[in-house]
Amino acid sequence: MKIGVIGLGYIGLPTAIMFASSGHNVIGLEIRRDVVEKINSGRAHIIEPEINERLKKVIAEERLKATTRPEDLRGAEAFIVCVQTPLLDDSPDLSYVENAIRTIAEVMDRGALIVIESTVPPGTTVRMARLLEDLTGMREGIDFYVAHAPERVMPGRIFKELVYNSRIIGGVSPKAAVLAEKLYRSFVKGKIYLTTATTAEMVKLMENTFRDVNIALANEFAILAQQYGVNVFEAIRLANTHPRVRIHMPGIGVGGHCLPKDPYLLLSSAKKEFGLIRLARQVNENMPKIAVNLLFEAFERAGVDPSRATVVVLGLAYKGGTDDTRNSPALKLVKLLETRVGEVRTYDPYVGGTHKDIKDALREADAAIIATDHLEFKTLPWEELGSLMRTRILIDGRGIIAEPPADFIFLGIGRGDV
Ligand SMILES: NC(=O)C1=CN([C@@H]2O[C@H](COP(=O)(O)OP(=O)(O)OC[C@H]3O[C@@H](n4cnc5c(N)ncnc54)[C@H](O)[C@@H]3O)[C@@H](O)[C@H]2O)C=CC1
Ligand SMILES: CC(=O)N[C@@H]1[C@@H](OP(=O)(O)OP(=O)(O)OC[C@H]2O[C@@H](n3ccc(=O)[nH]c3=O)[C@H](O)[C@@H]2O)O[C@H](C(=O)O)[C@@H](O)[C@@H]1O
Repeated sequence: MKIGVIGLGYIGLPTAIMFASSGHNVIGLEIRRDVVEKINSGRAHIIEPEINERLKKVIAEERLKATTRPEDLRGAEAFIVCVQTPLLDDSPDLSYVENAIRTIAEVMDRGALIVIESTVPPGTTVRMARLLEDLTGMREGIDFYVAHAPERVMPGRIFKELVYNSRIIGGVSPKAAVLAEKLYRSFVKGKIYLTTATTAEMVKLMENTFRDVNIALANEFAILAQQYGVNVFEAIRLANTHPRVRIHMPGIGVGGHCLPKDPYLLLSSAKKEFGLIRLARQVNENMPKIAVNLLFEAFERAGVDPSRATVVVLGLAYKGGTDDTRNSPALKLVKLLETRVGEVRTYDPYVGGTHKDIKDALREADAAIIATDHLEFKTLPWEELGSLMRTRILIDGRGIIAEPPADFIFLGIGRGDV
């Protein structure tokens, strides 16, 4: 089949690669020219295990071609929409999805299947089908087919999860779901469950909201553990030995493109709600402040004047192993610190624009705060690094330091035991 993938970001590029490597001819439409050029030269613009080898192969075999020209999509039998769905002033910004749909309306033929993979508020896929009907004069379920196939992959494991995760596929018409199932069977080995488009939208948003609310609960436990003199990580490990308890991990906050906005997408058109989901968001959004409070407690203990202090934030990415800084709590932390301490430095081995060498970053510094759980941060030689620092303060915002390093003032989110 000729397949058009619209939006070649963290989701669209791996998806385009998977369709291409399972034998389809894929045209990837992307508005960013720099991204298109990089992809066509066989290099990915994002960090993800296996992506460069896989991309090189499908580009060399001429199975995938990126383009900025919508007309290159003509003749496609299926279109997969993978554009971003951010918040704008706390409301879902669906303009990217709508623009993609308008582009498809200009180039699609009768019989085409349009799949929205982007995470969208309930009702959006049906609305987009109606928009396509208005723009083309054709009818969904008769002349073309629209489905929602929400993406569930976890960055860092995308190529495995694309194949082995189960998928929910919701059709605007029942036939749309069946056609989309057949298409995804090109590479999906997990189960595929068919439902309506609006149910599929709600399922996706419920999954991420479940995670966000559970992380908020863990964060609240962390704050309580600090007051009770308990190590929350040990307490969680023990509580999770119960057969029906699965507490999440507390930390400096919840970032990424999805978890911080998907609960709001779920609530965006709701007439009634209980407020639990919003409260969980507030708890998670407040976590960088909790880390700053710990830092100031350490300053007081060490007799350091905050206005003269140099603080190093270790990690800018929203979680370990990625270069993605969207909605990262580390960025929020940096912003908070910039107004309250003398100098803020950053070090992240995955993110450009930060210090290249951790030793340079820590030289003459008064404190380090771990904001991202990069693997590299779990085994840092603190004895050696401490000797470069002016004051040895270490704040663990990610619960990755089990044993506080010697001669440091060590505090951590949820570490009431230190
Ligand atoms: N990043 C993730 O881990 C996951 C994301 N999702 C959902 O998938 C969707 C995409 O997310 P990401 O891939 O992270 O976003 P992204 O921002 O990395 O990628 C979107 C791409 O679409 C391009 N684009 C926007 N409008 C376009 C248009 N009209 N024509 C052509 N290209 C266009 C953008 O330039 C960008 O490169 C979102 O709805 C997100 O919620 C779902 C599961 C996981
Ligand atoms: C329900 C679920 O597990 N959703 C996944 C999630 O992926 P995402 O990369 O956002 O991963 P995440 O591990 O939940 O991390 C989000 C944020 O939450 C933080 N985090 C995560 C788990 C935890 O116990 N504690 C915690 O503080 C992370 O540090 C990070 O800042 O959201 C993805 C998405 O929709 O974009 C989705 O495809 C993934 O399957």
